[in-house]
Amino acid sequence: MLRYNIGGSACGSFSAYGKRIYISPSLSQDVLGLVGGTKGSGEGQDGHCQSGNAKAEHDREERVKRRLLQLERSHKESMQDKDDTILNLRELISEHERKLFELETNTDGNRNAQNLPPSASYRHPTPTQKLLDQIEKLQKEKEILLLKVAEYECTESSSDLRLSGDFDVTSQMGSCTTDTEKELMLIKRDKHYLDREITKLRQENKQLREMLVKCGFDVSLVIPSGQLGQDDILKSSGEKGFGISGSGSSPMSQLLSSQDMENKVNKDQEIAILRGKFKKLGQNAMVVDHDFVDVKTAYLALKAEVKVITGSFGMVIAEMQREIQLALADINAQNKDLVDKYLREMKLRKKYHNELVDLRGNIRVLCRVRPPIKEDGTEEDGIVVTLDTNDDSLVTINNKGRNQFFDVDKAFGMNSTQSQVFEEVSALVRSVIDGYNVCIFAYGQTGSGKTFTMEGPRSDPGINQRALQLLFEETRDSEWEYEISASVMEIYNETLRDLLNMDASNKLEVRMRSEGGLYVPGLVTVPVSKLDEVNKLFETGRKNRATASTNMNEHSSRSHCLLCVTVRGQNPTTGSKSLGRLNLVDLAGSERVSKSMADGTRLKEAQNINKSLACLGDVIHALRNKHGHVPYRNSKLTYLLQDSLGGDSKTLMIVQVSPVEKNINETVCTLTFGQRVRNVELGSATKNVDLNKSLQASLGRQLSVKTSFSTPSSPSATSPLLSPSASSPFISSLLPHGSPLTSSTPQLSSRKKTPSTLRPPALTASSSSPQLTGSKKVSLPLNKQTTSPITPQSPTLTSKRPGTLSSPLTMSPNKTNQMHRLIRSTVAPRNFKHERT
Ligand SMILES: Nc1ncnc2c1ncn2[C@@H]1O[C@H](COP(=O)(O)OP(=O)(O)OP(=O)(O)O)[C@@H](O)[C@H]1O
Repeated sequence: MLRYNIGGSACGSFSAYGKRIYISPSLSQDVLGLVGGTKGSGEGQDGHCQSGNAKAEHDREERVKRRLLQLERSHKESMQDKDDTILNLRELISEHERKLFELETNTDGNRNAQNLPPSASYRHPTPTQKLLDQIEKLQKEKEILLLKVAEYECTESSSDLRLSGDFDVTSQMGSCTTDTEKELMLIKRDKHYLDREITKLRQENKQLREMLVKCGFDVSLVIPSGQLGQDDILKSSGEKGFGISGSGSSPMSQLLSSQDMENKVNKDQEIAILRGKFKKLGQNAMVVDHDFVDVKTAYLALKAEVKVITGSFGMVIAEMQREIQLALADINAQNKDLVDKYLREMKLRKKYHNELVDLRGNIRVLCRVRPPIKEDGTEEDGIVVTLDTNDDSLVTINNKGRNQFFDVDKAFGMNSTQSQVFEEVSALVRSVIDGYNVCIFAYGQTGSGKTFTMEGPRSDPGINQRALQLLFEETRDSEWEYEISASVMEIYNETLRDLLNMDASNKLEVRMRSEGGLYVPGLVTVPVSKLDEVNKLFETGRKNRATASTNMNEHSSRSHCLLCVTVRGQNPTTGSKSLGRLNLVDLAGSERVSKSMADGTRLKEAQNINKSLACLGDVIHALRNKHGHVPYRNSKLTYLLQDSLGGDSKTLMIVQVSPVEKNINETVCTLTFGQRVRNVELGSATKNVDLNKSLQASLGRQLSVKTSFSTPSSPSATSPLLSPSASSPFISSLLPHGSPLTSSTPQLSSRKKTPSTLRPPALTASSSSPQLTGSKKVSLPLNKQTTSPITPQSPTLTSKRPGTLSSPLTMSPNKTNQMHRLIRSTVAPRNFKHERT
């Protein structure tokens, strides 16, 4: 049988001599196409070649198929013939036996006399019996052989099935080789099998001949002399001596000889067929061998091609990688450029924002995230507050998987140092020397690091000590003469206490002067000129401050602490004076009583702290929404901070937050409060500088020339601001006795609650002036007694604050410039800066 599907998907197969040989599709394609064609010689040509080869191959296979079918048929026939022959032989032999018996009976009369049954003679193994036994044995062997052939066919077909399948080019080639090798092996096995068959048949034949010889047949009659060996003839003539050899003239021998002849012819035919088969198989094996070599060559060529392609792919890939790297480098450079531009823009934006903050008088808000502490527990991955590395004004809180963003003016991370934080506020501190009022306060939940940032440990001091040190350094070598003094107080359970004088009888009260301004009678104010004195002062304050250990903080501040620093300057040459005040406030931390488990005294403290912080929130809310009434008086804290929160002050708040998840609610509240505070507009702060009279007169004269003034009304007229001017009894109480700036000194502008008509005329450079943008307004209060043409009735230059009554101030640019140059050269202290921080 031959089954071959050219170009089809089924695997080709042919069966030879009862065994099926499969050719895998890949092999069939390779044998019929690839081997015959030249790879890469073009589709059409290749296809044509392949189809030509396939046709030839097909024809050849068809021929093989036909021949094999013939072979198979003839084999079957020969087997059938063989069986028939054996049957005939048996019959012949039994006939012969019978005749032999009869002959024996005739010859031996005793046998009849003894009346022995003929079968008795069969009891003894006679040669005929042996012959029959052998024939039977051969028959059995043949059956076993046929069974084995059938088994073999089964194994063949299952292994063929395994061989079918699709592979890639390389594996196809590999499988082609394997298939071809397998086929070759099968063919060889077939050949071997056929060889054995032929040998067996020969043996059978020989045995049959021997049997015939033994039975007394003339072998030469049935076997051509050419095929009969000399031994056979000798044997046949020598054995038994039946004497039927020779001419075979007896009728039985004639009958046998015709049958034998027929058998012999059949056998010969069979052998010839088998020989033909064998030859054909040999030829097939050669063809397959040849094909195998071709396939192997093609396979090797393809392998080499694949290698070349892989190599060229490698080169292409390397080239592409290089190009990608170049593109990436290009993109990175562009990105860097963009990031640089972005950072530049951010800087610029910040600068403009700061200017806007100055113009609006917004409270600036910084944020500091403290590192985790032991009170936070051991939550390793509980850090929820992160900062943006590219934008230092963004705080992100991961609130249960959702990010919340908060804008601040600048954020400091967990690793920020005290000096980095101070660096950010140092410009503000410096402006105190220029006569500004500055308030820096730390806000946040208990244990969030307020005291650390404001006070700090002795080894790494915070803003308080660094601010005083900076003031000392900045004022030391100035042409101006400065006096710096400090007082420290706390608000504990809504009671104001002097931390430098803990005399129980010394009860402090905040008082309001009739003309406006707050003061604290009896508060100790200590002049300081060097760091040692400051440290002593802080030590006393620290010792006297109310602290206690709570669940949230081992050394929790139970009070709001205020360090008030006053800087008074005087220019000995011009007689000009300045007064700046720096309020450094370490607020007590808000706390959830449920968390801090406070009770008794601690509970009372917590309630008072929370109440005053709530009042602070109300004040911020009112200021932010520009309410007519701001509830400063609801707590001692807001009453004292009135000046800083709603007055003529540069105010900065540091919101302190804990980084860990367990404090997330407090952190969100703190940052939300910080955002609200950030939106409060206080208006531009003004300097408190007092020019001497002659200078005022000179300035007045210059300004009077062809100048018409507008009078910006001041919010101070309606706002109960606490001015740090010497006119404020509160401030005067901070000053050492006999200070040139006494409460009776009307030179420093007290713009609070003073009707504009009664207010001493103040000279204010408009912020619209090109030289003085942002907070470059200078308030120059003039003495009432001055002969300046700027009288109370005349238009007054004063701080331009939102909501003030104003009349347009017009001044020729030249005059304005002249005036500002004059102000800067004569009035401005050494550190006068046009930019705020
Ligand atoms: N930036 C920081 N670096 C190192 N440790 C810090 C930092 N900030 C705070 N801490 C530590 O955290 C703890 C709590 O800080 P601190 O006492 O300043 O908090 P607080 O906000 O003032 O608390 P309270 O309101 O209860 O007084 C202290 O042990 C302090 O040393």
